[in-house]
Amino acid sequence: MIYTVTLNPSIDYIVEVDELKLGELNRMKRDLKLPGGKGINVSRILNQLGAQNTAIGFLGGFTGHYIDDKLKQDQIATDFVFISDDTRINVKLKHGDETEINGLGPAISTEEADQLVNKLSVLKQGDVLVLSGSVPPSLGGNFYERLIAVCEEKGAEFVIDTTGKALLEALPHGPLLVKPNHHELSELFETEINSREELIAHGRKLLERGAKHVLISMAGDGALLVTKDEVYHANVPKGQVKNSVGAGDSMIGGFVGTLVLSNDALEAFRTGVASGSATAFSDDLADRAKIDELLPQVTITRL
Ligand SMILES: Nc1ncnc2c1ncn2[C@@H]1O[C@H](COP(=O)(O)OP(=O)(O)OP(=O)(O)O)[C@@H](O)[C@H]1O
Ligand SMILES: O=P(O)(O)OC[C@@]1(O)O[C@H](CO)[C@@H](O)[C@@H]1O
Repeated sequence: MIYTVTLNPSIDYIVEVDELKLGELNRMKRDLKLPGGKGINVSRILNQLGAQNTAIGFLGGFTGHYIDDKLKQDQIATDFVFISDDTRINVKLKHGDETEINGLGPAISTEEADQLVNKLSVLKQGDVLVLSGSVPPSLGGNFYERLIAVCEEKGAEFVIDTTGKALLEALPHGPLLVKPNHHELSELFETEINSREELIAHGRKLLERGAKHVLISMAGDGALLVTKDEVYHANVPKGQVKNSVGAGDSMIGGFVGTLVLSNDALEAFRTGVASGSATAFSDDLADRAKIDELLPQVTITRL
């Protein structure tokens, strides 16, 4: 079973204007509300791929109920801790470019935090826990470490999609997958990365520190999969980009879901890329039909 953890879910409020005039009244051309947060996005893609999963994390208030209802409508299994503060609303402003304004996240009490940790007591060998996205400040900086400790105790695998110190600290615990984009990789090692060779060298460093698979995404410029034996490159399909929000989460969902279903890392890589691009070419996250349409356009090359 796959569990996704979203400590800081959001309603993604997508607002489109023709032109953004700061300091003036702008009228929306279109708007859309989506259940969001990185782990929830991973669950939505897993669901499209038929990979059984449960979305867990914290939800609260009217915004939290909205998300829970939407996920249930899509037959996604959920087991959230309901908190007394409201889940955040993140604004995604499309004005030719994409500008995002993400909320900090709700207040979460010690009791509420403990309830989430207790939910992980169901984990067992063979399960995969996907830890994705920001940690609400009220939870403190090392909350992911607590969840990783439960995974280790139960013999479950974990995937972590975060940045900076939290990612570096997770590596010695052997994540099944990490997926920095090329900018995040430079920031992580506080260095400029200017070539594919340098990307691979830094990807290898993540492996040396403990990661089992390293995916390096480069938006429209392809992706790399670095494993202990080999390095692979994937092209990305061509298409009209409508939305990049959730492309990275879709890639993780495609990879993890396929790896769990088939145990084939290359097929997982191919599906991850197709899922990321299918989201980039959709208004909402990708659906199965779009992923299937793009799969034949992804070619994997061993480097
Ligand atoms: N312009 C694009 N054209 C085709 N595919 C894309 C494009 N942008 C993103 N993708 C797809 O989505 C995957 C992840 O994209 P990206 O490298 O932007 O990840 P990210 O930075 O984690 O994404 P996010 O915007 O969700 O934070 C890519 O590997 C690719 O498959
Ligand atoms: O604030 P975080 O947790 O870092 O990111 C949250 C978020 O931007 O990530 C998803 C896209 O990846 C969106 O659904 C959501 O709004």
